[in-house]
Formats: sequence, C-alpha cells, structure tokens
Amino acid sequence: MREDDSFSPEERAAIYRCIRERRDVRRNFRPDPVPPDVLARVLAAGHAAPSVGFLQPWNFIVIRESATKEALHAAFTRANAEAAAMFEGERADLYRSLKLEGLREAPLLLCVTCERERAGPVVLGRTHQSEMDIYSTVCAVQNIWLAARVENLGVGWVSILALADLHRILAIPEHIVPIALLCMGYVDEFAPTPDLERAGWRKRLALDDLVFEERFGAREKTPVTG
Ligand SMILES: Cc1cc2c(cc1C)N(C[C@H](O)[C@H](O)[C@H](O)COP(=O)(O)O)c1[nH]c(=O)[nH]c(=O)c1N2
Repeated sequence: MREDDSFSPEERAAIYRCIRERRDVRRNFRPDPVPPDVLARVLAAGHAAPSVGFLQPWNFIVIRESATKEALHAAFTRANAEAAAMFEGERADLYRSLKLEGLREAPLLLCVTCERERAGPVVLGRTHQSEMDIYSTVCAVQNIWLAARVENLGVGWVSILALADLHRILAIPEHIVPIALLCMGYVDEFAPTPDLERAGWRKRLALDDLVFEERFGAREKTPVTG
C-alpha cells in the first residue's frame, strides 16, 4: 500500500477512540453556537457517506430558531406520552424518568432527509433491496455523529416524533422522507457509557454472543475478541 494511504498507529487509535467515545447526547448542552466552519466540516462528513448507486439522497435542514425548536418539542411531548403508555408497570415508570431529547436546549438542530426519487425510479443497488436509499442516509447520519464527536460536539438522535409533525413543522415535501432529527451542541463532557445503560434500561451485549461462523446461529470456536 502507498505510504500516504495507510493510517499511522496514532491516527488509527484516534478513529477507534472516536467510535468508542461517541455518545447519544441530549442534556447539558452549552448555549454557545456551533461556528459555521465547524458545521461545514460536520456536514461535509455527512456528505462523504457511502450511498446506494452514489445517489446521495440526503438534504440537511439546519434549525436555529427557538420557535421551530418549541414546535418540535411539542410534537415530541405528544409522541412521548403515547410512547410511555406502550410500556407497563415499572418499565413505564423508568421510561418516564428518562431524558430522551434535548430539542430546546441544543443551540442547533439538524434534520437529515432522504429524497428517494432523486435519480428516478431505478437505482443501481436498490433494484432488489428497496430500503437501500434510507440506509445510505443513515450512513450520512453516522458520519455526522462521529465528525461531531471529534469537534467535541454532542449529538442526540430524537425519533420520538410523528413523521407527519416533522413534515408539517419543517415544510418537508411529501416525497421526501425525514430520517433523523439531531440535537447538536457543545458539551463539557461525554459520558463513558450510554445513558440508557446507566439508567438500567438495557445492558451492552457481549460481542462474542453476536458473531456466528458461516451460518446464522453457528458459534465461533474461538471468540473473536480473544
Ligand atoms: C435510529 C436511532 C434513534 C434513536 C436513537 C439512536 C438511534 C440509532 N437514540 C439513541 C440511543 O438511545 C443510543 O444510541 C443508545 O442508547 C446507545 O447509546 P450511545 O449512542 O452509545 O451513547 C435515541 N435516544 C433518545 O434518547 N431518544 C430517541 O428518540 C432516540 N432515537
């Protein structure tokens, strides 16, 4: 491999650290704005994502107005009450105690959308798996999430909203699919483990339990993680 194409051990360590230490952040945002050059780098990372047939189906709606944030928060509150009613007993109590959005506190919100027909109905790579454009957009979201982490920006994905509310509040045309609503802003620290893990909602699964050999369900003889 050309020397310029390979990562140094330090660069490699930084990438893995970023992946490990990315968190879903929805609290303790500082009010300072995200500078334009930082936002440009984060959006460029999103735009560098892989996409089916090189469709690049995304748009990025940047939201700073508090009226818009309030409207989104109201939509969250409605959906979250419905969501809480879907859990039972202690689980419902625990659900209600969770902080699941930072829509009003974050200085910036970003809505990432997917225009499914950007290149007409037939797309290379989407011919037999129709959701591939949606997954491509999620790749852009993950790039944004990781790029934000190295900019020391917290990002939280808020999906407890009805899609119809996102269409209405953000004037998203019918044929364009809202994929992710993200709250974004500087934070003083990133938690070492997911909020939901610390709250006792779910534990991290063991990687070795998730890896199979050749066929679904067949166990590795030697654990992958050694
Ligand atoms: C598609 C999707 C949608 C959501 C999330 C994530 C993803 C990938 N997550 C964040 C989720 O709870 C979090 O990623 C996990 O708990 C793991 O924590 P870390 O991201 O590692 O900090 C999330 N969190 C939350 O508080 N409210 C939400 O509505 C959502 N929605």
